[in-house]
Parts: sequence; C-alpha cells; structure tokens
Amino acid sequence: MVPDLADLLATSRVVSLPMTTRFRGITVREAVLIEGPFGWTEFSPFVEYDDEEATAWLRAAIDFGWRAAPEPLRDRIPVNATVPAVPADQVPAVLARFPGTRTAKVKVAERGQTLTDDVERVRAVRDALGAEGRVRVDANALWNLDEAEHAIHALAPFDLEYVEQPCATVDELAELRRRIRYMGIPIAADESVRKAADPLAVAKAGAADIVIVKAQPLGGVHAARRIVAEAGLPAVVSSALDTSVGIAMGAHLAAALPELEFDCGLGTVALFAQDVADEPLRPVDGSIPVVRPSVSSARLDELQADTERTQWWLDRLARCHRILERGLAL
Ligand SMILES: O=C(O)CCC(=O)c1ccccc1C(=O)O
Ligand SMILES: [Mg+2]
Repeated sequence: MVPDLADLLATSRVVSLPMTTRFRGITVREAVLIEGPFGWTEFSPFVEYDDEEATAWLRAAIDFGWRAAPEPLRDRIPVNATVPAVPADQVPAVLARFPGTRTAKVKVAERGQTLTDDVERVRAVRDALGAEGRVRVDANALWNLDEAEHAIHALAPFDLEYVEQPCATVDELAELRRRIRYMGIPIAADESVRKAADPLAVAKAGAADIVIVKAQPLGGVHAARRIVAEAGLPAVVSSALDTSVGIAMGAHLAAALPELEFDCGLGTVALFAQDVADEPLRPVDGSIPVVRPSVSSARLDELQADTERTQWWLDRLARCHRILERGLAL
C-alpha cells in the first residue's frame, strides 16, 4: 500500500543535522521526517543516489510509518561503536561517544590514506577495548583483491571479528574468502547486499559469511527481515547514518530477527552533534532501546533545512513516490 503523495507531504519535515566527526566525507546529514499512522518515519537516501535507488528508501519509510513493525523479540539492541577514518590519536575521543560498547567497527581503506594509517587506527581501537573487545573493519569495497589480502594480513594481529565489504564484487569476495580461509577471519557483505540488483546473490554464491542488512536501502523492516531469512547467514543490522527515527527502524528490524549474534551498527546517533528526538537513540551501556522515539516540533524547527534544500528533498520524495506508484501499476 502506497499512501498518496499529499499524505506524505502533509507532515514531511526536512532537517539538516550537524555531525561531530566527518563520516563518508560529510559533516551535515539531511533527512526527511514524516509522521505516519504508526509514528514518525524517515526518508534519507544519500544525496548522490539516483531516484531509482532512492525509491527503496521511500518504500522503507512508508513501511515503518504506515505498517505495524513485526513483533519484537528483544527490547534492547547491543550496538558497536563506529569509528570513522580518523587519525589514531582521535580514537579514544570517538570511542568515548559510545559508552559501554564492547565492539567497534573501524573504517579502513579511506581514499588519501595509507595502510599504515589503518593499522595505527585499528591498533588504537584494540588498545582501548582490550582483549575482550571485538574489532571489525569496514573497507567499503575500496580494496582490490591483492590489496585486501595484504591489508587483512597486516590487520590480523589485532584479532578481527570480521572484515566488511573488503572488495566490490561478489566474485572478488568469493576469491578473497578462499584465499584467507586459513586465517579464520569471516567476510561480511554490505554493499553487495544493499546495492545489488539481487540482495541474495552474495549469499547464494557462498561469497560471504555474514550479511549486513540496512532497513532503508532494503525497502524496510519487513523486506529486510525476509532477506535475512532467505540468505540463511548470520546478520548484522546496521544503519545509514540515520537520525534517531531511522535508527529506530533499524532497531525494530534487529528486534524481529530470530537470531542476533553480533552487535549492530545502530549507534551512529552518537556521531551527530544534534538530533530530532527528545531522547536520542544514543547507546547507553552499549545498547539502544527498541522504541519509536518522540520527535519534538521545537527540534524540527531548530534543525530545519533551508528553503532550497527543503525543496530539493520534497521534489526527490515526489519523484520516488511516482516511481513507486508506477511500479504498482505494472
Ligand atoms: O555499521 C556501522 O557501524 C554504522 C553504519 C555505517 O558504517 C555506514 C553508515 C553510512 C553509510 C555506510 C555505512 C557502512 O556500513 O558502510
Ligand atoms: Mg559497510
């Protein structure tokens, strides 16, 4: 079911959230918040995505606002700290934003940096978390096969929980998995799930040990839950640098999965200087609650994007809505 565009626009608010640390090259995150019959929901595809790709994010927004979430099987979700590609000396300050987390995901392979930068950053994270910490890295598909193999050798002494999207293609992931099997370090697929024509292809090809699932790009909580069931692999629910409302969507997905053996990438509200919720879904004691946060209109006013950006987002929402409706008509 797709609500009318007028219903979506009636409550849509475009916000611009300042971040504490540059992440994915951005320092301000924009989002549309929409109030549906089931509560606030979020539409925030990254600005560089085309309308086709952004339409899955609108499906997700509608799913969360206009449909009851599946029955939650847990009421809190353990989360990881997310460490952007910062210099090693900034690691303690980043980790301090994620109180109580035993797991950290560290960005590596950033353009313009070297493997030495990655090694020093990962070392600083391991030093801070100690032997009981869990350290995973995310290369965002930026290594080729040989670079990945070489980098994983260099990072293995820090005892990696898994390596997320080391290379771009399913074939590369499958080959890398063969090459590093003897090391016992699992490979997790992220972009190969959320940006693929077939999100199950990587699992079918046996090219990953773990799937990363994100509610917005996968078309919502219900669709993503189904992808996890069909993939038949352990899943880690992560986010897309969402506001507390988008994080709540992810938390409802994580809460509905029959098994959740890894900490989830849902702590990223900690990277925002401000947020839309009265009680932001920042990690406390290493977890976030499974709730629909209340959004204050005062905060929406404060964080409102300027006229030009607001129009840009509402136009984009309208184009994606048209694509959704056309899809239904086919
Ligand atoms: O998984 C996490 O720890 C947080 C989310 C995250 O890393 C992310 C956020 C925005 C865009 C891409 C990614 C990613 O996992 O690659
Ligand atoms: Mg990732």
